[in-house]
Amino acid sequence: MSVIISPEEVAKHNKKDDVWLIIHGKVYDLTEFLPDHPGGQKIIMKYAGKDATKAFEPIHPPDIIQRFLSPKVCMGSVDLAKLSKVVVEETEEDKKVRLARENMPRLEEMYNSFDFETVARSVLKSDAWAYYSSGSDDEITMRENHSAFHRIWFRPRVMVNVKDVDTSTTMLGSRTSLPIYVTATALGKLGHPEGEVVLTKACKSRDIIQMIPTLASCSFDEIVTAAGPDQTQWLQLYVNSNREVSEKFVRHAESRGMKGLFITADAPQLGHREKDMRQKYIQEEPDEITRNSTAVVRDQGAARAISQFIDPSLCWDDIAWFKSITKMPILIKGIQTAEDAVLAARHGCKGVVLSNHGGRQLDFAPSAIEILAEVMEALKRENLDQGFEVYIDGGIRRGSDIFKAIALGATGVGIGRPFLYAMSSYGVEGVERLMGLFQDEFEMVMRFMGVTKIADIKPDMVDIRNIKDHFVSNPTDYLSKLAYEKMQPRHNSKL
Ligand SMILES: Cc1cc2c(cc1C)[n+](S(=O)(=O)[O-])c1c(=O)[nH]c(=O)nc-1n2C[C@H](O)[C@H](O)[C@H](O)COP(=O)(O)O
Repeated sequence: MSVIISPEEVAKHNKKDDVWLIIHGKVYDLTEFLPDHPGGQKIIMKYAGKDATKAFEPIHPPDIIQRFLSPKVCMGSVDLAKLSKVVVEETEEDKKVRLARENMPRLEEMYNSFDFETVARSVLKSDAWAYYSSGSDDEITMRENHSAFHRIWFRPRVMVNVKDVDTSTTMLGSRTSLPIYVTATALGKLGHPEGEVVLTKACKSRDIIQMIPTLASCSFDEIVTAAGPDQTQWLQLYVNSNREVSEKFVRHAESRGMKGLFITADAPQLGHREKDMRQKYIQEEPDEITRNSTAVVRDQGAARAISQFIDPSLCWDDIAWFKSITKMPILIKGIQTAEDAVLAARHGCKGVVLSNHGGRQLDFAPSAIEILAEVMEALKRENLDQGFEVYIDGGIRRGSDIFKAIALGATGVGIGRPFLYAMSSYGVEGVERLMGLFQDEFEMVMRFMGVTKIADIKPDMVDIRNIKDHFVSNPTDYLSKLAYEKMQPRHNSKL
């Protein structure tokens, strides 16, 4: 029976040399851990002697304390009856977010993915918005991901009976209603208290495939358990430097019915996402940054803080080992050249995701849609295209974007931020509505293009002669400009 501790007793331990926190009803002595906390000391001291559950949940997988700290840090359980009476004052930001939520548009007024982005920007706390919306460095690739689609024009055919259009398809042998999937995006609870389970529920009702992220806020089992009996889910894997941890996770994922293993290859470390990093500095006192800068890398945002485990030594030789520990089809996520797509096929992978991680990794990496045609040509040249599935993600915001990708040879497309924004603003209903909008837009484009089923969508339906002309002036993308925002540093430094 664990010791019951009153909130008053916990409140006494609020010094740097004696710091206790309450998380999920448990009391933890984090005095020793304080200087090594990747997220810095200030955030822990902000909640010293108090209940830190609300701040802890979105950033940390639920079992992270048990996985990384000694059981000795747990002093017992807090007296919940007394805890509920502790009044937590509303901060300025809490008030701003609450008012934005109370005044946000009705769900029916959301007509496209950018509408959700605009609402999410107003209702998300600044650390969540920074984390979701940031790209790396100058965010050129992040913007290029969507604007590259503007350099592809349609060649519509008419006088075709398009009364009945079928948007369904098969991805890795699983039927699905639309050639899209919800791609892996970490830390779902930054945007919604239920986290990735919200996406699971919407995927279930709309018959869309979900890729479960390694860095989910919800536990893997929570997400899988929330799925329906025949709902298709895939696992996105960040390979752990401790390969036993990865092996255990992969075997468990297979036993829970995952239908695909997507190994992320474009993140040997997480990118330089300055909006996210600024959030970190805001929480740090300058002296702590200088004093401890050697102990823990300080210029990191949320994701970087919890992604130190990612193995930068991952290489093609590892594919044989992965094939020895699982029967799941293996795909490499984050392929950015035709040469690497050919290597993935040669190493026995089932497919690839052409992706630059939503522009969050290497700035000036090409957009996936731009390299798709050359990848398909290279695979065909080497006779490696049969039974090898190529997906793309990055900047897909319209049904027309989905059509262009399918026309150039993609089996399906991954969509990230739009579903995060829909989840953060309107929960399950929001994600379901956005899935419905993508379905309607895609179906409409099929009709206008004179095709009634996915198999009939061909490369000669698009004109990609300008695809490489990066500096051709794109039509101004007012919708995304409305949603896009350069994060203003909130502190008064001369940044
Ligand atoms: C927006 C976003 C993307 C992340 C993502 C988190 C966010 C908030 N995270 S990250 O923290 O490590 O960068 C992941 C991740 O866990 N694993 C991964 O493979 N890709 C991650 N991605 C990349 C994602 O899977 C897609 O490649 C990208 O989102 C597609 O671009 P759009 O957002 O424009 O659709």
